[in-house]
Amino acid sequence: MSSKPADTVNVPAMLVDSKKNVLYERLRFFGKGGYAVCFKIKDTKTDKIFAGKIVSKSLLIKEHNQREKLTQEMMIHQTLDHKNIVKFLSFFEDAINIYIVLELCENRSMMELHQRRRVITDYECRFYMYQILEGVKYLHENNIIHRDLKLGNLFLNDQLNVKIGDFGLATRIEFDGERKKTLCGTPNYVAPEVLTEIGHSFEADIWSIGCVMYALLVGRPPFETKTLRETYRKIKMCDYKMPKIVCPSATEMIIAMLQSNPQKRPCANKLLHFDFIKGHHIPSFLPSSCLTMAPRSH
Ligand SMILES: COc1cc(C(=O)NC2CCN(C)CC2)ccc1Nc1cc2c(cn1)c(C)nn2-c1cc(Cl)cc(CCC(N)=O)c1
Repeated sequence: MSSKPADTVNVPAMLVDSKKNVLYERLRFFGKGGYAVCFKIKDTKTDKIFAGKIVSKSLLIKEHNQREKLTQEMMIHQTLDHKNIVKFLSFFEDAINIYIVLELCENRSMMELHQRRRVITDYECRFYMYQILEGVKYLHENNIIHRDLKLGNLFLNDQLNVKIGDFGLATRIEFDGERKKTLCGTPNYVAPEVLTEIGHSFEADIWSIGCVMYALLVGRPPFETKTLRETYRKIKMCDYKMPKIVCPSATEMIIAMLQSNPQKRPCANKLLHFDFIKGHHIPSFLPSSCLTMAPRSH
């Protein structure tokens, strides 16, 4: 068990939002992410269930810009309202922690789906990619770059609908053409222009979605190697292989997203009109058996 900061968070059995006069019961532990831990929490008046993300204040004091980063994450997330974005319900604090009340996603994230299934069918990939692109289209229309789109941040609710979460590395583009120069954090599917710090914008998210789609159809990420250094070298060289098992329309879409030159990558809206999405029926529903086995062929 890594002695990550999150291990030192202690969470009371009852959480009091004194401003809104809401009392939550802390239920089972869901997991941890960076400086936060996550528990199932229940509003004791309505019996509604949420995901409670909790950060210890003592950590925020010690780590220099952690408090600013958490504030930025909450300021960005609470303004968002879309069916493919995790709902930010509220936040409150007590003497020891900051509590964020988030939409519960019963089927965890696409990382767990990926670990269970390895490779999914084109039919399922269409269902997920459509929702991811709708969510990213909404973020970009609202001048938000997520900057850490990866399987673990794509949460799945009970209907297997995708909910983009974890805005810990997100940022707002303040003016047309603004290029962000720095990113403090280590995104998983990081774009070449972020690594070389020449300036990045919405196109960095498109690169990440290309890595997500590749991982879902190939069974592993495009630039995965044994060391981070080697992975970063392959990203900068755009050095990846497209296996033949991937169908032509999916290959076309992945190659378009994994363009080294950010200007050459299509925007989310254009990707929604690619043949892989537009040229076929997009399922409106997937049975939860898809978490463990492929649906019968369509
Ligand atoms: C029923 O809903 C969930 C269940 C579980 C779960 O069963 N985790 C098990 C707990 C037992 N251990 C042994 C294995 C993992 C995990 C997550 C659930 N839902 C769930 C978790 C959620 C969210 C929505 N919904 C959101 C939003 N943020 N987070 C969030 C936040 C953090 Cl800081 C860490 C994690 C854990 C990493 C992960 N991807 O699961 C998640």
